[in-house]
Amino acid sequence: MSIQPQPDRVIIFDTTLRDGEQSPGATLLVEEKLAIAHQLSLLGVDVIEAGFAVASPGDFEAVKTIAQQVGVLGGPIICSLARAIRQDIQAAAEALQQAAHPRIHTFISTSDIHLKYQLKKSRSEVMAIAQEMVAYAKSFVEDVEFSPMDASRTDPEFLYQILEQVIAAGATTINIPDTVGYCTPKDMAALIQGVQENVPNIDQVILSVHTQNDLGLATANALTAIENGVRQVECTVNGIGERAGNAALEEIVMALQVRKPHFNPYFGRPVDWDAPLTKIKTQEIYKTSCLVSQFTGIVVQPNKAIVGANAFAHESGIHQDGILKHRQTYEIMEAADIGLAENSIILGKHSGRNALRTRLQELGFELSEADFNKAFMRFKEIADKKKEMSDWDLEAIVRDETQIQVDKGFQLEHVQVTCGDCTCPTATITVVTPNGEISTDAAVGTGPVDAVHKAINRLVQIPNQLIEFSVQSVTGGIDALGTVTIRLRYQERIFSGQASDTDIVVAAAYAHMNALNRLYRFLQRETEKSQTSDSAVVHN
Ligand SMILES: CC(=O)SCCNC(=O)CCNC(=O)[C@H](O)C(C)(C)COP(=O)(O)OP(=O)(O)OC[C@H]1O[C@@H](n2cnc3c(N)ncnc32)[C@H](O)[C@@H]1OP(=O)(O)O
Ligand SMILES: CC(C)C(=O)C(=O)O
Ligand SMILES: [Mg+2]
Repeated sequence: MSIQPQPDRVIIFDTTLRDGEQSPGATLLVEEKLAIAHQLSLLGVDVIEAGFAVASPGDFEAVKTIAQQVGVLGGPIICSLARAIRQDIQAAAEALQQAAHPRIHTFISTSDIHLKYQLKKSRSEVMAIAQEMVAYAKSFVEDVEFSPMDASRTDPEFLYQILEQVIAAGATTINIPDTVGYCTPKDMAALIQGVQENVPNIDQVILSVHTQNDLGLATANALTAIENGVRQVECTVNGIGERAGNAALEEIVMALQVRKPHFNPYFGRPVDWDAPLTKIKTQEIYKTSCLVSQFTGIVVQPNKAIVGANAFAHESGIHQDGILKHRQTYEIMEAADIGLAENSIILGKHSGRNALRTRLQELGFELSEADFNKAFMRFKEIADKKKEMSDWDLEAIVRDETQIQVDKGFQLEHVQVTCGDCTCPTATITVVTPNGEISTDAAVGTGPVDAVHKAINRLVQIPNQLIEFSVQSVTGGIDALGTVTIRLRYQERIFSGQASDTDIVVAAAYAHMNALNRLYRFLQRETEKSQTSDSAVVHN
């Protein structure tokens, strides 16, 4: 893939595997980097900065493997970082050898503070090194990116001079890093305009920015740079990266999508032009975010824009009421746009009647006005003391406050599992059926959780498909409590169940039972409904 200067869209340069991996504690294994690179390719990023080949044998291996397996013809550009040092550039070139579209990204500091204290070199020395090393990188690959590190604190005149020289030496992308996250959006606009107006050959290259998040301005700065003509942004999934991280890929991409009419004119397009501004398949965003979080161990904060657990969750009654009447009243994008199944209405002390009534209806409870009022009052009393009201809390309220009978369903009596490296995982389960009969059965599975699910399904005999199984540690330490969430599909409907235990296999069994009971009650109600309508037909 070759990118012509100044495309009419934004090139997404993903540096999750390089700058993102520089997040303290985020070190990734080669196989993990490869899995993320495959997912980044599916996501549709233009460039994957796969690592810093000279940094360690593992990073060299990761760049090499990604170059071979992900850097295929028509796939993303695979890039390695390299200091402006021959040995780094040689390592990068060697690791990238098998990439169909290789890029060497070389950099050197240009700010006086870095020159004086870190590099201990004069401006003219740095200028000569930069030119020489860009030309050296060019002897290996056509696609060479150059970054003047700490550009935002560099004397602008020196910055213009060095950029002109490295472009003449063969750089194809010029990346302007705000290395210490010092810029405000206004500074960023001035920096980019200065480069465009004062570097005579700047139109021969793609102009890029790399924004760090030390003041929480990384995304704002990247978007401002785009408004000022930059056509490549360097970013990471979940915004991870050195110190406070980098601009978050998902934030930039969704801002460009949701506010397309705002950004279109900066690309010379009419406001209502519909073609996307990036090549990203936004439906892959959530999956990519989860994968990166899982492998790096960096948990996404719940209120993180786009991918946080609360990004599509509504907790207050007024917002919930609006969402239930017309989604766009309180949502500027759809959960499905980023690959999430649906938004969520969280029932808690801030919820109102509309949200409670809707959830009760979803659970199959049609209450009279008087019963509903009693249930609502009880709901508010309990919600004052609890963070979130579960469906089981709601069922208990309906049971206690109204005359409606809530069938208890199946109850789990015993769970026994044998597993190990020489044993076939086997689960023996005992349940009490809704008729009060005690039944026991056993099943083998690919693992203990699979065996438990198979044994429960043999006993309950309701066809279903397990579509999600997730475990979350609720408390820390060796005696941590794990919460298991299970989602089952029955025809077009999804039923979820959750349970916590210090033993996650036991938690899985209870979660599965809870989900199955919801499915069971749903089927009961469907049967009752069809019996009622049948008898209505007979009477008529
Ligand atoms: C803003 C950024 O994100 S830049 C990228 C930062 N990422 C990393 O540093 C991760 C990978 N780094 C590493 O594994 C190591 O630092 C290595 C392998 C690159 C270098 O290790 P070492 O040779 O032991 O050097 P060390 O890290 O102690 O110091 C860096 C050296 O590189 C020099 N240097 C720093 N940047 C550059 C550059 N862009 N071009 C040339 N030299 C540079 C420094 O002046 C210092 O040189 P000195 O030892 O002569 O004083
Ligand atoms: C290597 C460069 C682009 C970098 O990560 C930075 O300046 O933050
Ligand atoms: Mg950086």
